[in-house]
Amino acid sequence: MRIAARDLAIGHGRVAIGSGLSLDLGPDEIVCLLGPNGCGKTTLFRTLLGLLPRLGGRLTLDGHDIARLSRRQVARSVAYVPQAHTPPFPFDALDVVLMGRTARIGAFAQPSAADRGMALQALDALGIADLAGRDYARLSGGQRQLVLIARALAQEAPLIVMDEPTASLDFGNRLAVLDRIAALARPGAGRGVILSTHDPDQALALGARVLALSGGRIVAAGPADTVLTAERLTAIYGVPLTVERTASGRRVCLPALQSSAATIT
Ligand SMILES: Nc1ncnc2c1ncn2[C@@H]1O[C@H](COP(=O)(O)OP(=O)(O)OP(=O)(O)O)[C@@H](O)[C@H]1O
Repeated sequence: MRIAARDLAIGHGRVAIGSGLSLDLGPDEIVCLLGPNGCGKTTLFRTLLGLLPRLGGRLTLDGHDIARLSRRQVARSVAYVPQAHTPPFPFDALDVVLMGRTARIGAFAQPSAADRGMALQALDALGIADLAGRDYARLSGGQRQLVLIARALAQEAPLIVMDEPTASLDFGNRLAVLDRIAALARPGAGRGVILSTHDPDQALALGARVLALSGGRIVAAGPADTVLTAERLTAIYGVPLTVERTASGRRVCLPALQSSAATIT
C-alpha cells in the first residue's frame, strides 16, 4: 500500500495553506514532517486522511484517487494517531483500542471475541497489555499516546499518520514512544509511518526521510542525515542552529541561541 501526493494544494475552505506538495509513503518507511507552528502540518495530514478536501493536485492510495474512496476504505489503509487528549467520557484503555476495529466491523456492530483479541494483541505489541482494564482518562500522557498507537495497530492499516506523537510528553516517555514508532516501521513489518514533530533530532534518531514545510512549500525533502543541515534548519525555524556529530557518530541539532536573534512567531 502506498499513499502518493503530487502537486497537492491544501487549505481550509478556499484559503490555501500550502501548494506544490509532493510526498510518498510506503511499507517499511518513516517520514518526519517538520515545520514551524502553523505551517500546515495538521492540515496536510487531515487532507491525506481524506478528512479535508484537497484544493488541487493528485492524492492516491495505491493509484486510486482518495476522494473517490469511502471513509471506511481509507480507514482500512491509513490510521490516524491524533495527539492524546483526555476524553469527556470514561473508557477503559481496551475500549479505546477496540474503536480501531470500527473500520473493520462497522460503527454499530458489536466487537467479537476475535476483535477483543486483536485489541489486546495491539496493547501487548506496545508493551502496555497491563493497561487494558485501566481508565484511559487516568493514564499518563505517555501511556495515553501508546494506547492511541495501539488503536491504530488494531485498525490493521498498513499506513499510520501520527500528529506530533511526542508532544507534551516528558523526556522518558518521548524516547519510549519514539522507540515504539521505530519498531512499528522496522524492515519487514510492512508498515509505513508519517509523523509530525517539532524536534529535528527525532528525524535524525529515527533515520527517517524528512519533509520540511515552510511558507506553504516543501523546502527540503530527503534522508534526515543529508537534508538537515544547520543552514536549512536555521532558515526553517528562524533561529541560529548548529548540527554536530557526537563521539558515537550520531548527528544532533543544537541551538546557538542569541537572544536578540530569536523571535517568537
Ligand atoms: N479549521 C480551520 N479553519 C481555518 N483555518 C484553519 C483551521 N485549522 C487551522 N487553520 C489555519 O491553518 C494554518 C495551518 O494550521 P495547522 O494546524 O495545519 O498548522 P500546524 O503546522 O499543524 O501547526 P502546529 O505546529 O502549531 O500544530 C494556520 O494558519 C491555522 O490558523
